[in-house]
Amino acid sequence: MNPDQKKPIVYLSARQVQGCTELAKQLTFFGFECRIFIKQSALLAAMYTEPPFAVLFGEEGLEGSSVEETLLLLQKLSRGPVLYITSALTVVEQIHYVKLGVTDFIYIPLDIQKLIDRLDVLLEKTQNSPYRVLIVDDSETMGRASGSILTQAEMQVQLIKNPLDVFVSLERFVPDIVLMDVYMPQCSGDEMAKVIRQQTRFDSIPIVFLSTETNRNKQLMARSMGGDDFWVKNMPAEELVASVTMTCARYRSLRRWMCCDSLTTLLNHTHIIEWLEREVKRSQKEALSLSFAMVDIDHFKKINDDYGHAIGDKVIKILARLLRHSINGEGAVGRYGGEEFAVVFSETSMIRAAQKLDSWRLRFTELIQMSDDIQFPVTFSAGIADLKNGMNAPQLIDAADSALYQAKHAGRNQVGLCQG
Ligand SMILES: Nc1nc2c(ncn2[C@@H]2O[C@H](COP(=O)(O)OP(=O)(O)OP(=O)(O)O)[C@@H](O)[C@H]2O)c(=O)[nH]1
Repeated sequence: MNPDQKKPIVYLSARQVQGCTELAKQLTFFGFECRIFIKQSALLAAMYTEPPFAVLFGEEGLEGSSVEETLLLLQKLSRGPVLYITSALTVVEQIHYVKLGVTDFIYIPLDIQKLIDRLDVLLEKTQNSPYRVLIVDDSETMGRASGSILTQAEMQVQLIKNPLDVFVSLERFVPDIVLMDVYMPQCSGDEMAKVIRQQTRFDSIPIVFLSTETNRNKQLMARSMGGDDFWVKNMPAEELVASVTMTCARYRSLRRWMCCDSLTTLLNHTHIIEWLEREVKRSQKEALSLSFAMVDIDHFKKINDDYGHAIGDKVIKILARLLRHSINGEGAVGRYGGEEFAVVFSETSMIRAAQKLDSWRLRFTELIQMSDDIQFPVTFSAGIADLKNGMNAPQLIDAADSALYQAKHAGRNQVGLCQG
């Protein structure tokens, strides 16, 4: 999440504040902003002035109105999902509520993690950033023609005329797709594709040739050099938009699988280390502070032993989500392995990083962890180190790991700072 990005607002509507406040507190911990409504009039007025991302609606309805009446009004006013918190319902009852505009059913007893997961899925659908298209074409007219079609389809487009500038754009613009002309004076598109494909970090960016070339053999030759497809230039606008959209969506989804851990959707071990290595280089070049933390759930083996592996997984997911939302775009979080996480604090001193991490630690202790109806506490320990002159990424990881070891040794549920 970008630091300027506003927190998604969730409205909680119920007949009584009790019960809502704890749910609101839990949702707040997970990065949502909550407003509680008891009266229908207040809820409906707020829908006009500050439309929420989602509405959570309790089965007992609101003061001064029936459930059906409020749902019908919400259906007219709400642009986002309406989640109905309810006891078990028959299929006929579910259809009744779906007709009234309910988009999701959340069953009592409330499983907060399931609710958060559901909200995350719904949120992701609304937050997909526009596709980024890099067009490489020596003809400004041709490049602009494709660019304007894609811009009108709300994509972000960068046009470069000289293929030799492509690496700067790959680094800075970070495109979802490269549309490459074939015949250019500086080098051909297929030659450039071959050079790009030498660098594995750009492997997941599709390169598509846009050309008037119709000779199948020449097309195949170009693709064998590292291009992913060959599209004809001047194809109808709607076909270009559809082709780019489908290709970008597919590669985004593949990239997620390649870079992210499947349980937590955080960066996986390889990619968080790659991120750290990039940040170490940048911080040294630009003389910036950089801190790195290792975070490890305390006595996790006992959680697995007492409540089962599935509950252990759930605790890992809860901490993952808390870390992801807390870093708030000011660094990166990855799953280092098992119940261990790595946090990169960009442009942050060790003291500032430790303050942040300690506040996350306190928040984590307040989250309700549940197995069936049993609530149990979970804590984590962390170790932080900062980048010193001449240090490399493995040395920074070792320093944070030693600080984590100290924190565990000193009694756990604390943040240890690297000494020296
Ligand atoms: N549920 C679940 N358990 C995992 C996963 N990965 C690793 N574990 C378990 O995590 C436990 C880690 O235990 P230990 O390394 O002994 O540490 P601990 O019990 O957390 O104790 P301290 O770190 O010393 O506080 C092991 O029992 C692993 O089997 C996972 O993805 N899911």
